[in-house]
Amino acid sequence: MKTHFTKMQGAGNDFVVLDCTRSAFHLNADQIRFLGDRHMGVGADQILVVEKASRPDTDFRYRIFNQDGGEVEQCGNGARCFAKFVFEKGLTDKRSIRVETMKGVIEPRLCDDGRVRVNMGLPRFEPDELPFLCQGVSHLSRGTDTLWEVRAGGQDCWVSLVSMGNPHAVMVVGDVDEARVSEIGPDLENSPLFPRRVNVGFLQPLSRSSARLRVWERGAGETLACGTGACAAAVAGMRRGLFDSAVEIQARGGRLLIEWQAADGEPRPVYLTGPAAIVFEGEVDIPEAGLPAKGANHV
Ligand SMILES: N[C@H](CCC[C@H](N)C(=O)O)C(=O)O
Repeated sequence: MKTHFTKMQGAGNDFVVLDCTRSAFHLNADQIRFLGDRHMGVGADQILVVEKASRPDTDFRYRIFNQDGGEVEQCGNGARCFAKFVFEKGLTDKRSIRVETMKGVIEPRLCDDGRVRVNMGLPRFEPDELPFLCQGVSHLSRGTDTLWEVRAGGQDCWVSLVSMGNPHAVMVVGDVDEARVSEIGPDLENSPLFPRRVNVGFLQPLSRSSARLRVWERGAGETLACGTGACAAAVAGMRRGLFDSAVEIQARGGRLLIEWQAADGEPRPVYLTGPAAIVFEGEVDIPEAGLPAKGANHV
């Protein structure tokens, strides 16, 4: 079935965007995997679906699917691309919108410098918010943060847990270029301690206002940037006393600014600012059967 799509990227995290404001979204997981596949389909880390609002206090609804076909709660780089898409396509004339996601409402705003600033909502830290099965797991306090000892990639890792609606485990490393992302990442992503799996961040603080970050994303593998991962890593670092209230996160695909004022202990939303760009438009013929199961292509 022929489907129009828009290819976008935010700091190198790339998306296929589908405008479903005038026609119902009806793709199954195998068809989503086809769209995300970089050889058989279009290729993207996630598929973003733009829908009309289903609540009177919002402007749009936003659904997010990982490259593996699974629907997820939140996507920070995607939120910026969403806001740029609906404005550039004339679906709204508002530069600041309210968008319903699976887990709450986010508020992206188009900045005069072309970047997008998103109120990503409140971070949450309780293990059951991820969820994380913490029974019997060694842990210690570091500042206002709690570090949990988990085994992954054949080594003990001390991770901070942050939910941005989607689950993140963040570890501090000495040099992100030396981090064993492709060993530790999938091990932790698929650990039985995380029943809904988890995104894994590798954070290298550079100063009290800057850091490098690599993220192994649940359902997509390592991406060039992860918006919610940058929020989670910056907030974890602030709780550990490593950062002030604004941090520039240097991802491999670009730079993201994270702001969070939590000094007085009051719950505060996290703000994510960064780029968003339309790369090209296209039309793709999506097979009814979608992408064959892995390994099914061998002749
Ligand atoms: N892989 C994430 C979803 C996309 C998040 C990321 N692309 C972002 O910009 O926040 C998850 O499974 O929770």
